[in-house]
Order: sequence, then structure tokens, then C-alpha cells
Amino acid sequence: MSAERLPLTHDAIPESRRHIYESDPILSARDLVITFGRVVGLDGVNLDLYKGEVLAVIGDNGAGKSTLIKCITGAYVPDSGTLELEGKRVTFRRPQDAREAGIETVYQQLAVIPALDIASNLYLAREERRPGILGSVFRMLDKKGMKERAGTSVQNLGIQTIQNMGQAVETLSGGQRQAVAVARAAAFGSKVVVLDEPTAALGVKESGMVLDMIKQLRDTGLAVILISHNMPHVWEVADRIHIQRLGGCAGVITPQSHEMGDGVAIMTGAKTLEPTA
Ligand SMILES: Nc1ncnc2c1ncn2[C@@H]1O[C@H](COP(=O)(O)OP(=O)(O)OP(=O)(O)O)[C@@H](O)[C@H]1O
Repeated sequence: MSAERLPLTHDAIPESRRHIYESDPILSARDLVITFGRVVGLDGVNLDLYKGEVLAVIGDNGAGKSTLIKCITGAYVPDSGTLELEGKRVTFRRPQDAREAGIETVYQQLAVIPALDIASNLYLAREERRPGILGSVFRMLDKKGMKERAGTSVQNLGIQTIQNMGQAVETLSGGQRQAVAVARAAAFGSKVVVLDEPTAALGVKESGMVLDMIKQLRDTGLAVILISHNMPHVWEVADRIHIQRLGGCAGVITPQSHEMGDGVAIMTGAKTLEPTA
């Protein structure tokens, strides 16, 4: 049975958000290919991401969403294809390379240490020091400064429910923990933040908080990639939606150009988009 073809209308962007697309993409992936033995992880995938944009990546199980993200964030090295960050060719051999270039990833299994407080988690492995009593030779951890700056980062993301930066992360709710992990990713000169299923384990209210935080991140000019299976969440926050299917990109749509049902139909192959000219 041949799939119904839909017109490709990925340029259906509301007037108020069109300015994002006037600059060149901050991140461009071209023809990414990766295979695992006989399994094709990605079969030549392109992706463009713009500053101040939320780009959602959706797709069925095994469609290649994580693989695509891992190729962009240095966790996998693609067999072929190119990556450009701010117009410059980059090669990431490990996640650290991507992080140093300004690409932060928040995985579902949050990289937070539950027993440590919020400020310590935010500054994990990037602790700030100040001169000690013996001057600059023995530099002390700047706990007070870190706490203050942690408070500002969390507040900048509009998270009012977290008040005390000295609170242990294990005492926080799931949404608040997610917020700490996102604040951490957004705090250190990042340009791109990748969020892997940030609302998967959360209730309605907490998901709402995380979605607001994503909008906040976007409004600070960061570029956000959101991997999600939750279509209402995607349709609420995404500017554009990259649909992965069977290792390839089945198209890019927007919440305005297509209904959620169409997105799911493209994901499963029941409908297809017209190829780009
Ligand atoms: N390290 C690996 N070794 C072997 N096969 C892999 C590896 N990583 C991914 N794959 C395969 O690549 C394909 C894409 O997997 P991927 O995890 O990217 O899908 P996904 O869209 O993220 O799925 P899900 O929604 O279930 O997380 C799958 O067939 C998967 O089995």
C-alpha cells in the first residue's frame, strides 16, 4: 500500500518566530551515516539547528533518535558525514569534545549526584575557587559564590519552586531534579542544549515546569534539541519537528504546518512528506 503524500511545509513558521531563521544555523549535520554491524543506525541524515530555536526530534522506537543525538554530541563517531558548529567544521571524538565546544546533553538518567546539594551539582567538576588566607597558591573552593551563582542560574530559568541552593538534590522532586540538570547544562557558556526525554518520568505539573524552562532556555538564545515521545509536549514547545524513521529523516514539519496525528503518521510511515526540491 503506498503511503499518502503530504505537502512539505516546513517553512510554516509563525511571524513572531521567523527571525530565528534569518541567521545561519548554529549547528549543521550533513549526511551522517553510522552502522553497527549490519544494522544501519543513520543512513545519511541532515539536521540544521538555529539559535533561539527548539527543534524536536521524534520517531518510533529504534528510528535513530538517540543515535543521531549521540553523533552530534560526541558519544558516537559517525562513519561519514560532517558537522559544523557556527559555520566551522568540527569533529567530536568523545562527549568531552562536544561539551568543550558548547554542546551540553541532559540524558534521561540525570548526571546529578543525589547526596550533594544543588549548588555543588551545578558546579560538579567545574568548581570555582577563590584565593585562600595564604593568597593565590592555596585556592579555596568558593562555596558562597557558587551558591549565589547557582541561585541566579536557577532563577533565570524561571524555577521558583527551588529556593535553597544548599538543599540536597535527593530531597527534590523529579521535575526539580530535571531543572537542576538543565540549569547545569545551560550555565556554562553552552550554545546548544540537548534534552533527552526531559518529561518522561514527570507528572503534569512538573512537566509544565520543565516545558516552561525549555521556553526560557530558548529565549536566552540557546539552541535546544528536544528528543521526546510525548507529542503534546512537542507540539507545545517545538519550533520545528525533525521526524526520524528507520535511520533516516522522514521530514521536518512544524506544529503549525501539521497536526499531531500527521506527525505520528509520518513517524510510522502511514503518510509521507513530499521530498524537498
Ligand atoms: N551501540 C549500538 N550497537 C548496535 N546497534 C545500535 C547501537 N546503538 C544503536 N543501535 C541500533 O540503531 C538503531 C537506532 O537506535 P536508536 O537507539 O538511535 O533509536 P531511538 O530512535 O533512539 O529509539 P528509542 O525511542 O527506542 O530510544 C536501532 O536499530 C538500534 O538497535
